Amino acid sequence: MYNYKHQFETYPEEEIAMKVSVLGATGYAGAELLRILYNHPQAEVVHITSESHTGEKIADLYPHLRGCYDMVLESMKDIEAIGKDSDFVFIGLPHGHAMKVGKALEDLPVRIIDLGADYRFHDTSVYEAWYHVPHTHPDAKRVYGLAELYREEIRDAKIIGNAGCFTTASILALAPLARQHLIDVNTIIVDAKSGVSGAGRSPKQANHFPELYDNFRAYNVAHHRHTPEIEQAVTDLSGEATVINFTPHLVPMSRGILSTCYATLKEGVTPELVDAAFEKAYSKEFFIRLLGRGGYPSTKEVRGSNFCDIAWHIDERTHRVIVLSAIDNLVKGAAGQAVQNFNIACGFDEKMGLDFVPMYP
Ligand SMILES: NC(=O)C1=CN([C@@H]2O[C@H](COP(=O)(O)OP(=O)(O)OC[C@H]3O[C@@H](n4cnc5c(N)ncnc54)[C@H](OP(=O)(O)O)[C@@H]3O)[C@@H](O)[C@H]2O)C=CC1
Ligand SMILES: CC(=O)N[C@@H](CCC(=O)OP(=O)(O)O)C(=O)O
Repeated sequence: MYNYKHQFETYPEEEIAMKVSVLGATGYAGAELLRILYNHPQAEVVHITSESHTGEKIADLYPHLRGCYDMVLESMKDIEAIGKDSDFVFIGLPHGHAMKVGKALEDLPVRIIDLGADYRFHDTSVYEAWYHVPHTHPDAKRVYGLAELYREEIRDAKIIGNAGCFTTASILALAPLARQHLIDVNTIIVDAKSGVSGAGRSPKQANHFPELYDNFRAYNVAHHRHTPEIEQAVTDLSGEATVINFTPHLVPMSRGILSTCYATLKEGVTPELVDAAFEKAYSKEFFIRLLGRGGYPSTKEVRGSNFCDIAWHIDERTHRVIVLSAIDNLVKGAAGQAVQNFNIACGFDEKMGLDFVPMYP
């Protein structure tokens, strides 16, 4: 297994601290992890897996990785061997698979960062109700992997359930208001739009170019699986049981999420109190860029980066706050956040391997 990274003097092998493996490296999230990990000075990718493309080179499936990775995809059938060989295993598999991996690796010192939903819920009965599969590892020691809000818990976690893409954008938008009790949490409406890479690499009719391009539609209204994830975080932050409306939309672009979140302000809450809540929550957060009251974040301004851009507006007629947040679904919404969590869990600088400027235009 030869990782091209080691041919460069700046990354001598003996200085690389953590051996990492990527399960589901042929997915969009897995491939994005490889892109980011390539520039991470303390991570060496030792195993990459695929069941459909075992034995093939990752760069043949993702030519943008040519010259960066010469690695061959392995099966994850011998997951224990992969676990023994790794300090961290990143999982980019469809939901339902990570819990089997987590169980199999339970007694090994390896730590797990799952990009899917299996380890995101405090209460696995919520997972079972929304994902319609039994949870086979309900007693796992796990934490919710939204770095800015659960940093302390992430530091020592064995299993990190990386936050979802719509949820990252939406929870970061709502968190300062929920934590400071400035909004009635049961009036929250989240209206979010995603680029199509959020649906993964497998072709589907709705994502076929003639049906997607020049089109714009909502889906899974009132029953999208990210609804309980947002509710869980808002409940954690506000201390109040929360039920929300969440409506996702598919937009004909490859990457990016824009989440528009509405909530009624509590009586007496002024625009200045809202401004202060965002400043207090995020002024020291490198990956959160506050555009301030009246700002307009856009997906292109965060594309390819781990930034979450946030702005808010107050409608004085309705006494509602409208928060806008933009992320790249594959970076802050998946692989970038996973590496941010990895950095926290390793005690590295949180920006390590992630300190890059968005691609523009
Ligand atoms: N795309 C996104 O924006 C985001 C994705 N995620 C999460 O990341 C995970 C991966 O998503 P994404 O990369 O988009 O999905 P893709 O559909 O692009 O990739 C899925 C990956 O899972 C593997 N896989 C599929 N079915 C099986 C199976 N039965 N057994 C073993 N491996 C399987 C595929 O490998 P192969 O077919 O080669 O064997 C492939 O590597 C999901 O849990 C998703 O929810 C999270 C946040 C954002
Ligand atoms: C555009 C699109 O289809 N998006 C996916 C969400 C992205 C994803 O993979 O889900 P997680 O973030 O929970 O892992 C969906 O709506 O199901």
